[in-house]
Amino acid sequence: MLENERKSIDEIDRQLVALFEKRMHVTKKIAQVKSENQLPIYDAVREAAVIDKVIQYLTDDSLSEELSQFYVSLMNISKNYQEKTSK
Ligand SMILES: C=C(O[C@@H]1C=C(C(=O)O)C=C[C@H]1O)C(=O)O
Repeated sequence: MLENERKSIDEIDRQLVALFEKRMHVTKKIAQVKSENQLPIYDAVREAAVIDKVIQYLTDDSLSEELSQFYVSLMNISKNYQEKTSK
């Protein structure tokens, strides 16, 4: 019944995981540069700019609230990972 949709989700998840890994690895590099330059991990201005930008990438504007929530969570995970990997 849901086989085709679940297959689509599985393939999308495979791509998301690859992109998540890539993004987190860049985050780790950024944490190293910040640590070397005594900069704080949290950058509120950058986070607001990221959300503004990704919302513009949407083709379905009805998803802007959900995308914004997704990015707030993603950037929280990213900051926690930066804290963890820059110790
Ligand atoms: C990755 C960074 O560090 C933090 C995490 C961000 C993110 O995950 O996009 C953005 C801003 C910072 O709060 C950065 O400064 O670019």
